[in-house]
Amino acid sequence: NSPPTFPGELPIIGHAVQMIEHRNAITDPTDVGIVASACLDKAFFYKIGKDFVEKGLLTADAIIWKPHRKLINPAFNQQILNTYLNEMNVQARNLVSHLTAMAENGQIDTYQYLIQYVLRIVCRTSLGLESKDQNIIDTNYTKAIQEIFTIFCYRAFNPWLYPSFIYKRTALKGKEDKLIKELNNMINTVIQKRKSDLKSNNCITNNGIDSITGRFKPILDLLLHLADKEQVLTDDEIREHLDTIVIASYDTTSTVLQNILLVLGSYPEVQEKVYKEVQEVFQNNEDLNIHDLSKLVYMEAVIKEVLRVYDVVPVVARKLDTDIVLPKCTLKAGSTCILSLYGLHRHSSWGPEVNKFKPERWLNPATLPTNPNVYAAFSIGKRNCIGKQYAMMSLKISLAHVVSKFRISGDIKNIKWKFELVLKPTDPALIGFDLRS
Ligand code: HEM
Repeated sequence: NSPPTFPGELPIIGHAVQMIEHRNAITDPTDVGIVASACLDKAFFYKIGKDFVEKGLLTADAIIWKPHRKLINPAFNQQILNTYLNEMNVQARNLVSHLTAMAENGQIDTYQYLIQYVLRIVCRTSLGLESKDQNIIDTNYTKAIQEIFTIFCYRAFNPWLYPSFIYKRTALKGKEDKLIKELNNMINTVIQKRKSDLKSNNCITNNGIDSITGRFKPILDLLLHLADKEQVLTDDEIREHLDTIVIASYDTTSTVLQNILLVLGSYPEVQEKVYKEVQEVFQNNEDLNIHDLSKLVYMEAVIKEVLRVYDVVPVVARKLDTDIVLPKCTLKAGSTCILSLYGLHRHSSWGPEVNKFKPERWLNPATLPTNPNVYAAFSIGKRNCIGKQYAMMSLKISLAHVVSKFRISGDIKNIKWKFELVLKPTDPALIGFDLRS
């Protein structure tokens, strides 16, 4: 009746970690469903980023997370997301222009550029940054956020750095502190400026649109409104939520976008189907409107299948406060449980072609597994991804613009993967963009 333990511990270090906390790994959809809904606290290693974002949704303890998730949910409702459509179209057109210039000399490594592209969208829609702030996003902010994320990854995979009394004596902690100060200064300046703009302009929100500028209201405005009218969020909490949204979105979305481009390059027949659908939806328009998004049925199937086969978040982990009784074993209170999303995506209920990239499976619900928990690209249960619809919308708009302009080439089949909290290619993944006539 013992639960399966997480494989791959290193000699000595692995046992040292086991002495701190016992870890289990589950891949069965029923088990994962039970743990995801019964245990809302995250595992100890999520605390690695606590000096930066302790109370952000991704890492907060359940007691803080519950009321905050309820407060922030409305910022991600469809009506608000619809107001971002124009900005996403504008940025996607910019992406096409940049790719046109960059791709003249053959296949390119798009990764860094896609990160910058995704950060621009998320900085505009969540922080309200505008084109005059472009330089700050493209240089200082992108650099600092990537550096701090690299430090968190390094610490996550080097357990001897977990104890704070050791970590705070390292040069790495010194670097982390410096970056946190830099990032906090940038975001605090944005928050204070927006606060005073809102006060002096006395802006009124109408369906998420700013009454003065006619532009969408960024997530920051909703958080400031909650702080002002309902007195529920401090400036520090607002900053931590904004930082979390940026951290949770940029590496995931840019890696997924890169994976989809590589898949389209590897399966020309899939690319042609996406292209045909996009042509029908665009007609002669320059941009997509909100109704167009729901017409991109085949593209949505491709995105979902890429997220299934090429998992970007292969595992999530929870802390167990009480014993959890599963059908075949009991997980002990105090242990850590790894929920393998990668394992779910390879569960036998996907059928004999589970390992095959097959977007068509999403077009006929009868061919999909009956247990909805086997698809968990955005995790499952109450602590799932708050930005799921945002991500789907931004991916669809980006792809529609890119696919309609270019014939894409690439090869995902020979990519080797590394796990840096997000699963991504080990070496630069080259992608070609040939302008369609
Ligand atoms: C395709 C892109 C994305 C994927 C695959 C993805 C996946 C996930 C997963 C698996 C989790 C659960 C993490 C865990 O429990 O450890 C999560 C949480 C989260 N994601 Fe995403 N995400 C994506 C894009 C985004 C975007 C665009 C945003 C915001 C604009 C976002 C914001 C968040 C936040 C705030 C959480 C924490 C939610 C909570 O605990 O309440 N994500 N995401």
